[in-house]
Amino acid sequence: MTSSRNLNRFWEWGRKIICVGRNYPDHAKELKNAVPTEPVLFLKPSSAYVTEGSSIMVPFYSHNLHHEVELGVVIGKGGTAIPQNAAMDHVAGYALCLDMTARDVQDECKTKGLPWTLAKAFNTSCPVSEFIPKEKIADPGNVKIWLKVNGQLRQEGNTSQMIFSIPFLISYISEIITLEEGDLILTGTPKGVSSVQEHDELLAGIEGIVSMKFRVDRPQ
Ligand SMILES: O=C(O)/C=C/C(=O)CC(=O)C(=O)O
Ligand SMILES: [Mg+2]
Repeated sequence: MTSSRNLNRFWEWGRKIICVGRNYPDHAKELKNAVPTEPVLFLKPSSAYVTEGSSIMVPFYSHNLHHEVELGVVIGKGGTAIPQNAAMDHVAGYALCLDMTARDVQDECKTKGLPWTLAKAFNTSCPVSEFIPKEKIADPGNVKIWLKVNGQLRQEGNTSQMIFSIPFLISYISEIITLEEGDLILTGTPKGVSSVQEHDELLAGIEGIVSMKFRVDRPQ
């Protein structure tokens, strides 16, 4: 059966955003976390999406909002317990994503043993680029992602540094959470995360493929 909805606007589907944390050893180390032996997972709601032309809003309860640039994988065919060797058949394409994180709130949640929802799942916490069809990225396990704040390079990494590969993540996640068409998987961030302020301009890209620009604002 063909879908009536357009995957080019996957953010309008209201599907799950599944995030992988600590998937780059250099980022795990910069936040003084152990390098994981199993994927660390958390979720964002679809209300977290924001696309170019709209601003990233600093949550009113945070004073330390961080950028995390990440490669996003857009699911084209759903499934449960997808074997690794079939995982890439379930990918429709990609998007460059930011996992905006209220780091002060996350630190507090970690200290208190509470979930990261307030730190990771607030409105506008998931800026995304245009949809990138699968054929445009020959090897998603070897692309350079980068992010600048006000013209200054803050993050630069290669997806080859990921601890858990995209096929492994699709297989691992789908055993626990059934994947559906239109879902997005954020695959983790490389080192260099840092604070952003109201009026900052964030420019991020996948080398040779896409770039996107967002402004940071604070609710009045
Ligand atoms: O454990 C921490 O202090 C922070 C972890 C994250 O925010 C994980 C990510 O979202 C990531 O690595 O991309
Ligand atoms: Mg992240």
